[in-house]
Amino acid sequence: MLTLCGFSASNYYNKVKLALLEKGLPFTEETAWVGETDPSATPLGKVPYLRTPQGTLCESAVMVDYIEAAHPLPPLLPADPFAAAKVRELITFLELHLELVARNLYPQAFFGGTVSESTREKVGTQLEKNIAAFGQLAQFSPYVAGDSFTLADCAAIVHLPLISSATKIIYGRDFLANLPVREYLTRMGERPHVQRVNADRKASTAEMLARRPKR
Ligand SMILES: N[C@@H](CCC(=O)N[C@@H](CS)C(=O)NCC(=O)O)C(=O)O
Repeated sequence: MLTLCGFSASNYYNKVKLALLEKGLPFTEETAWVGETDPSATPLGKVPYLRTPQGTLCESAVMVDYIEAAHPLPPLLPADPFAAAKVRELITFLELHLELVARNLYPQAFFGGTVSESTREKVGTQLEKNIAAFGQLAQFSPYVAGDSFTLADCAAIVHLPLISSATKIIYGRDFLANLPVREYLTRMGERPHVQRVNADRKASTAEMLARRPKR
């Protein structure tokens, strides 16, 4: 049995959770808030991490690769090596060039902190450029990598809403507005497993905010 550790407010946790749900794999969830993680499983203290019968794994990209290799059906990666690489390209692009850059805005956008003017400017410039480039790779037809649901959707469904919200809050404008992201997310939101992940995310976010010390 697999155990997914972390919490359902985390986008990286939800990427792996959605992959497990879409695979139809049995798994349990173990709540581990930041600061309360198992250091032997996640040396940087990040979530998610995965307990498998053979040991633990950290890094969500590694986890979904392991899940795909250990449980190939139903596939969440194309069989063709090039098509599979294109799916991984989208995920890497989304995480390295969009989510990790937008993450610099989260302290102010979501957690009541502040972001310096120079960070605001630098991140805005980078996101403009990187989102335009992402638009050249993403298909949204109807799935982000083309005609089938893949691991790239597990990533896009959890990361894109955060990038939209953060840019709306910080710059007063959704930087993803020129891409068909809203329609895509509405379409994906019809999937029962996406609905489950979103419902769990809302409950976990409320719990996470309630746990924060009052400012
Ligand atoms: N590259 C990591 C990123 C995971 C990550 O950044 N998780 C956040 C929660 S969404 C976290 O644990 N943040 C706490 C920290 O970085 O100390 C992965 O793909 O698993």
